[in-house]
Amino acid sequence: MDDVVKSARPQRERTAEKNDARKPTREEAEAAVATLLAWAGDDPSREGLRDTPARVAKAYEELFAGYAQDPSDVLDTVFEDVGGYGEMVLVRDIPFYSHCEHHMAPFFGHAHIAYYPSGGVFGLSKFGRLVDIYARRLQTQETMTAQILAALDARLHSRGAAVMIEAEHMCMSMRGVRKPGASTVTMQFSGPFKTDPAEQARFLTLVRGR
Ligand SMILES: Nc1nc2c(ncn2[C@@H]2O[C@H](COP(=O)(O)OP(=O)(O)OP(=O)(O)O)[C@@H](O)[C@H]2O)c(=O)[nH]1
Ligand SMILES: [Zn+2]
Repeated sequence: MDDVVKSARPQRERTAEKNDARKPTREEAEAAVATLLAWAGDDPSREGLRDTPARVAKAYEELFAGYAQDPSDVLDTVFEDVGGYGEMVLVRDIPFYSHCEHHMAPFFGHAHIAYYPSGGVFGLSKFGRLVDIYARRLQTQETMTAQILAALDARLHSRGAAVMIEAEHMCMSMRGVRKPGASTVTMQFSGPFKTDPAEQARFLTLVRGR
C-alpha cells in the first residue's frame, strides 16, 4: 500500500468540533449575509429579502454539512461473506455538487470510484456518502479527489483504489474567464491502479464505456 499507513479507523479529519472555537453564531452569520446583500447593491430590509439571511444560513448548514461529518464513519459497513469476490468494484457516475474554496462558487459533476476489495466489500451507497462529505466542504477539485482516495486507502478492506472526478466550475462559467462547458478531469490512484498501467487503462475504459 504505497506510502499510506493503514488503520481500522483513520484519524478524524477537519470536523465541526475542531472548528468550534472560532465558529460564529447563527446571528453573526445572518448579519454577514445582510451585509453582503447591501454590498451587492440591494436593500436587505425590503420584503423579498427580509428572510433571506436566515434562509442562506439554513442552506449553508446543508451545503457545508461535510465539516461535521467524519468520512471514516461511512466506510464502516463491510460485507465479508461475498463468495471470495476480490475483483475490481467500480461505482461510476456519482453526481455531486460542491463549492470551490477560491470563489465559493458551485462546481458540480460526477465522481467515479473503483477499488480492489480485501476480505470484504464496502456497502455501495457509502461511496455516494463519501463523495458528499467532501463535496459539502470548501476545497479544490484536486483536494477532493485526493481526499476520497486517502479515505479508501486508510481502510483495511481496500488494497488499492482509483478516483476520477469530472466537473464544471461555475467560477469559470458565469464569471472570470467565462468558459461555460469546459470540464475539468482529475484522478488519483493507489495500489495496483498506481503501479500497473494496465489497471489504470481498465479503470478508464470502464468509466468511459457507457
Ligand atoms: N486547480 C484548481 N483551481 C481552481 C479550482 N476552483 C477554482 N479554481 C481556480 O482558482 C483560481 C483563482 O485564481 P485567482 O487569480 O486567485 O482569482 P481570480 O482573479 O478570481 O481568477 P479568475 O477566475 O481567473 O478571474 C482560478 O484560476 C480558478 O479557475 C479547483 O478546484 N482547482
Ligand atoms: Zn472558483
